[in-house]
Amino acid sequence: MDANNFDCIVLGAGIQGSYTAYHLAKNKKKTLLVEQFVLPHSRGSSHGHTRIIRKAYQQDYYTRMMSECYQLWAQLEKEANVEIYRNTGMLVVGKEDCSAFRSLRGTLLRNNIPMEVLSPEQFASRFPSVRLPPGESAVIDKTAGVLHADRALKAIQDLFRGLGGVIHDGEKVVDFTPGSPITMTTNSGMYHAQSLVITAGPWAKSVLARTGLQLPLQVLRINVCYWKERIPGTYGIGRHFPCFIGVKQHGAKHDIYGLPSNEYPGLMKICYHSGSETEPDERDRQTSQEDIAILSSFVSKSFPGLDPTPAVVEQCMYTVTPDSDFILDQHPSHSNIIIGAGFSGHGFKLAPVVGKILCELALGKTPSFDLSPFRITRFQPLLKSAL
Ligand SMILES: Cc1cc2nc3c(=O)[nH]c(=O)nc-3n(C[C@H](O)[C@H](O)[C@H](O)COP(=O)(O)OP(=O)(O)OC[C@H]3O[C@@H](n4cnc5c(N)ncnc54)[C@H](O)[C@@H]3O)c2cc1C
Ligand SMILES: O=C(O)[C@@H]1CCCC=N1
Repeated sequence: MDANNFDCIVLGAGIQGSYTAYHLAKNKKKTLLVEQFVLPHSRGSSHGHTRIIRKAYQQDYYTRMMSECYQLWAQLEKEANVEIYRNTGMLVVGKEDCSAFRSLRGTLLRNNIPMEVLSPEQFASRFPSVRLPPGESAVIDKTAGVLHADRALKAIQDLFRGLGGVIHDGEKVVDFTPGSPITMTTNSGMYHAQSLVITAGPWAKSVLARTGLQLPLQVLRINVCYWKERIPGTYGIGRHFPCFIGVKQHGAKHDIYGLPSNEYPGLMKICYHSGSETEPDERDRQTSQEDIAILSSFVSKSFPGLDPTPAVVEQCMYTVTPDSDFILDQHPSHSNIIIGAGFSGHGFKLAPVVGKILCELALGKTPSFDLSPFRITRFQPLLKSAL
């Protein structure tokens, strides 16, 4: 077999593409994973030390997918011999009359997820360093915690290589021709494969436009803010401080979420679940600070033990769909082109199952989960392309 012929090519080595490539290699498929930047890099959506993992979701289908994700993250820890998940629990805080808050709590209850409902008094005694606004309620998702993201990405790529997978980093895909096989051209080579999985993160929209498919994806630049503890360790992982999601608190349009201080000692990560629209290659030209102003006000009201000016601000990107659900589907006109896109700022924790589903689609197998929430046809009225 020619060195440039593969069973499958995966375009994009973020967490979704890397996990897909791993599953394909486990299925003994000759797989090429192509990445435009030299690895590791910080220009997409999968870099950084930490991500939240949780079962608390508004929709049962994500909560159900998470059960298998926890098993697959544990399998990765075992196969790679690295710690990736740390259980911290996660506070979910919101107003009783907020439907999103009630849905999160309802999903936990319905699915028998280990959880706790806290009265305002219990909240005040358990978390004296956090102010619960009047009229707000809190529950704890006890399964939640922190994923060591950079470590996870490296581990899955190393395992893929160990299974015989090939990674070409620093190599940008510039063109591909659908067919059987698919022909793919990069800035330094030409390859053929029976199937192609596109997991291009913020570049998905422009990559797919080459095939005539216009997906309603919006790229947002996210300011990843770290806030200094007035007394180091107050909100520390070592003191078992949990992750949290504040559901549209203090009138904010979007959720605010946080992780205990850990990766940068004395600094707690608190971010706004939205940002400013950007082109992926123009990320650093986007300098809007609107989200930071919202966060500063939130921090001063709810976290009195933090300095309300961020000490460190890093950047990352979300690729969002109109309904915040992922796109996991075959290309409407080319069944051997598989699309994983639009992870809408919550896809990391689900990557083990996303990778499994994309692998199943690439191999023509029946997917292990119901994909109706993730189908491209749900955007039919919005799609401009001639499908
Ligand atoms: C600030 C922030 C906080 C988040 N918090 C959480 C959280 O707490 N929990 C959670 O579950 N999720 C979270 N997420 C979401 C999660 O990180 C993303 O959903 C996930 O990383 C998306 O991965 P991806 O592989 O789709 O994209 P990416 O990581 O961007 O990977 C796509 C890759 O494709 C490559 N590529 C694109 N075009 C080409 C080309 N032409 N040729 C070759 N390569 C190409 C890119 O360079 C890139 O490496 C967060 C995201 C951000 C930004
Ligand atoms: O996915 C997650 O858990 C985080 C926190 C909530 C908002 C988005 N990302």
